[in-house]
Amino acid sequence: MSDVTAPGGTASGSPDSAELVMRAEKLDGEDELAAVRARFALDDDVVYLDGNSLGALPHHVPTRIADVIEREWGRLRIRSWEESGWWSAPERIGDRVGALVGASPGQVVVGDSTSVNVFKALVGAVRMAQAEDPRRIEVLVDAATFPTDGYLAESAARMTGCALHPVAAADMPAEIDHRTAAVLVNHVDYRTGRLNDLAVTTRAAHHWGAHAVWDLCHSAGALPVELDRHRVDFAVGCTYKYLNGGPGAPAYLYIRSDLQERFDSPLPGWNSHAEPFAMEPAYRPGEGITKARVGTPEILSLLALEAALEVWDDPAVTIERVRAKSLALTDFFLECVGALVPEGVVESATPLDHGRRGSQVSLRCAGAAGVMEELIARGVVGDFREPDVLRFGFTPLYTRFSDALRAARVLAEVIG
Ligand SMILES: Cc1ncc(COP(=O)(O)O)c(C=O)c1O
Ligand SMILES: Nc1ccccc1C(=O)C[C@H](N)C(=O)O
Repeated sequence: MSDVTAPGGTASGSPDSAELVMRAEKLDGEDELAAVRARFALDDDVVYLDGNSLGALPHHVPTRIADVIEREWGRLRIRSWEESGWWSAPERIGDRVGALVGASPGQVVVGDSTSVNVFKALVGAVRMAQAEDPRRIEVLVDAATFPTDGYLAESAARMTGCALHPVAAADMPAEIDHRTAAVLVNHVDYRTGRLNDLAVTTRAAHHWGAHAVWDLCHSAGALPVELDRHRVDFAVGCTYKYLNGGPGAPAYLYIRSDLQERFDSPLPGWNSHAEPFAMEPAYRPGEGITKARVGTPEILSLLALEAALEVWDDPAVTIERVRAKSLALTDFFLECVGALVPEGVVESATPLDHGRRGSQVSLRCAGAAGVMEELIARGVVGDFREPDVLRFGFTPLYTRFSDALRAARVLAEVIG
């Protein structure tokens, strides 16, 4: 049976619009995260459902960045590498991100793009698997992957003498065998919003001595990830979506602590050297997760991210609450679409099953690109993804149930 649904149609018994308004008000009234929205720069007349592409700006970030620029850079200049904690920012902020993805300290480093970290992780994973058994000559990649991961997997496989096999994420556990060196899977599919089974796939990889590399771009900050609990080998992700780090915010790389000793970085830049300032001609890797650094960290965007993460310091903001609200929001949006949009016009590509759903709803429809243009013109900002997908991202920190209802209503106006 399919785990996706085809919303649409005012079937008898479905709630009318007035009832949906009351429900939205009630849900917003009971929302334990409602107050967090005020911390973000948002417009009241726009429904922003694109936080799964670029998260909103927390109000306090510009003040912090002004201080970094004017005082730390402008007045302290070179001293800031030590005195302002610039040099150690990748590991310090890595621990902060790690706490949000279930990683205990010392396993996450922030820096570079997700793409670069996919490369480091995948080549590192294959090298490690082949050092144990050179017959491991295959890399499996999520067949529906975000393209950058696929491109990099092809290059990483070629560089390590592996064959690359695209496999549907759901079939991955059954496809891994003794020839598999590494698997690269998206935790949440960027196009459909499907949540892939991290525990089962990772366990299957380990059964065969392969390493699992997870791309957390669409799950970090949206749902509990539990990297340590599931003994994930490597994980990467960006910080500009649900972590609200800003455009081009640096990405991160997780390497499980007991693998770090054996990690042989394909990009051993001077920042990962045991003694960077010894300026030695020969490379000697640094200790622990520092080995995963490459070159000079992106200090301005790193520190913008660090400031943005303060939103999570509020004891009311827990990943469990975020997840509960995310599911409630996407459930409510699907219900509103079902009640307001005529039957058969849109079809949900997002699983109904909570266990398989990320924090977005993807609706397929004819002429989706034009529909999204019209939605944006009417103040409902989602995005379009090829070939026919309307994506609506629900960031629980700042999205209201009334936003979900308004988005469905405007969709019905545009498409109905
Ligand atoms: C799953 C996934 N991986 C990777 C990326 C992008 O990586 P990068 O940070 O290198 O642009 C995105 C979105 O841009 C994504 O959705
Ligand atoms: N980094 C970007 C820069 C510009 C425009 C979009 C992005 C995205 O992040 C796209 C996103 N990864 C997606 O899931 O489609």
